[in-house]
Parts: sequence; C-alpha cells; structure tokens
Amino acid sequence: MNNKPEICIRTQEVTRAFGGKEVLHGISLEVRRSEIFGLLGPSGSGKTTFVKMIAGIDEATRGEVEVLGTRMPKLDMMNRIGYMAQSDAMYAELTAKENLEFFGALFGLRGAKMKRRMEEVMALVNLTDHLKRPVGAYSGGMKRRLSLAIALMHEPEVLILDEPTVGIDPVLRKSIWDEFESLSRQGTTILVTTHVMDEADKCHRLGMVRDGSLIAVGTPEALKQETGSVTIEEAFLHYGGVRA
Ligand SMILES: Nc1ncnc2c1ncn2[C@@H]1O[C@H](COP(=O)(O)OP(=O)(O)OP(=O)(O)O)[C@@H](O)[C@H]1O
Repeated sequence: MNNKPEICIRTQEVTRAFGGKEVLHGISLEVRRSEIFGLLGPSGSGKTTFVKMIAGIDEATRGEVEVLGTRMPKLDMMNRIGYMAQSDAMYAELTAKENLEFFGALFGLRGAKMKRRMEEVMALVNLTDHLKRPVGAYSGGMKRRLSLAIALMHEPEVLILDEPTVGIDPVLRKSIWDEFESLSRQGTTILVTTHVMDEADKCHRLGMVRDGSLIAVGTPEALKQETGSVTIEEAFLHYGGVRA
C-alpha cells in the first residue's frame, strides 16, 4: 500500500517579478490533500502574490505551479478551486442573494442546489438575516464574511483564502475555523494566509514567509520545538522573521 500523502498543491522554484523587481524568490512547496496549510508572514512579504499564482489569477515569472496535478494557470480549474481575495470582489449595488446567485451560476449551480448552498453558506457566516440587503450597505466584516460564503458556494476541493478573518469578531472567527476543520476532515484542502499568530497555531502545517522567501515549513508544534519557543511568534522571529 502507498502511504505517501497525496500532494494537492505543488510549487517548484516559483519566482515573480514586477517590472524587473523580483518579489518572490524561488518558492518550492507541497501542500497535502485535506490539509489546512497556513502561510504566515508580515504585510508585504509576498503571501498574496504567491497565492494568486496558485489560484491561477496570476502567472509565475519562472517556476511551476500545479494544483490537483494540473499546471496553473488553467481556466477549467476555477470549478475546483475556491478563492477568496484580500479585497472583497462583489457587486455593491446587488443584494447578497443576487451576488451569491451570480457567482453560483458562474460555477454551474442552479435550482435546488443553488438554494441549498446559499442557505448553508449564509448560515455558516451568520448572514442569513441579511440576504436581501444590498452589499453596499454591509460593514467591512460582513463583506469579508460574504466573500467567504461566495468562495464556499460550489464546494471546491481546494480553498485558497487570503486573510479570510480580517475584521471578523472572535466568536465568529472561531466558528469559521471550526468549519475549516470540518471541511478539511471531509477532504477539502485549505491554503490560508494570515499574520495572526493564534490562527497560525490552528493550521496543520505552516510556511513562514519573509521578504518573498519561505524561511521555514512544519507543524506549529515542530516549529516551536525546533526553536525552543513557546509561541509561534517567537519561533517566527527565531527563523529570521520580522514582526507583523
Ligand atoms: N502588481 C504589482 N506591481 C508591483 N509590485 C507588486 C505588485 N503586487 C505586489 N507587489 C509587491 O510585492 C510585494 C509583496 O506583496 P504582497 O501583497 O504579495 O504581500 P503580502 O504578504 O500579501 O502583504 P499583505 O498582507 O499586506 O497583502 C510587495 O513589495 C508589493 O509591493
């Protein structure tokens, strides 16, 4: 029997430059199926640039990105990946329901399934009572929650979430992380960026990012143990990270 974990996301020597300036320097990483993998690093370290290439929204200058065995970017993969960007991409003049219907339809949902998923994802992010409100009237945290709901609509095999819980209160944040755990148990692979240390601790494995390079990869426990640290923040600083 083959006990090797199935690799869901693989990057090889991924480099990204903008106008000749390199901001990501040859990142090689493997994320296993069903894992919650966190990318931890301060603002500007390159997390967003990196996950955009995995989501197929941007293309590496050099190196290779593969998701579920397919070389990225590839349009067809949109159905299998849920991507939640850092800035909320929704139609402000439409209601939450209309936004969900629009994005749901893009992913091929309709009829009873569309309705069921809409109810499930809105309950999860605690927005059921606000389904018929225009998104323009939502608070920042509510928009974040709706963005997450949209990313989850089509039950993607891979979820790529860029700072999903910014502006979300601790109680709801906990229930969202419980849901990530439950999705992961059902086989969903989750790649999440964060600069919040307590969230980093909840990931199954972590990649620490600094100045466009991956400086350490491992379980939160292993990273703490290897550096004799009590907290993830201490471990991060030990590996040469800088405070967020
Ligand atoms: N389109 C672009 N053109 C030029 N430079 C860019 C572009 N996108 C990102 N960068 C640069 O790449 C670097 C990494 O940015 P990135 O947004 O990936 O960091 P981050 O870790 O996600 O930070 P944050 O959490 O603040 O978004 C920064 O120096 C940024 O200025």
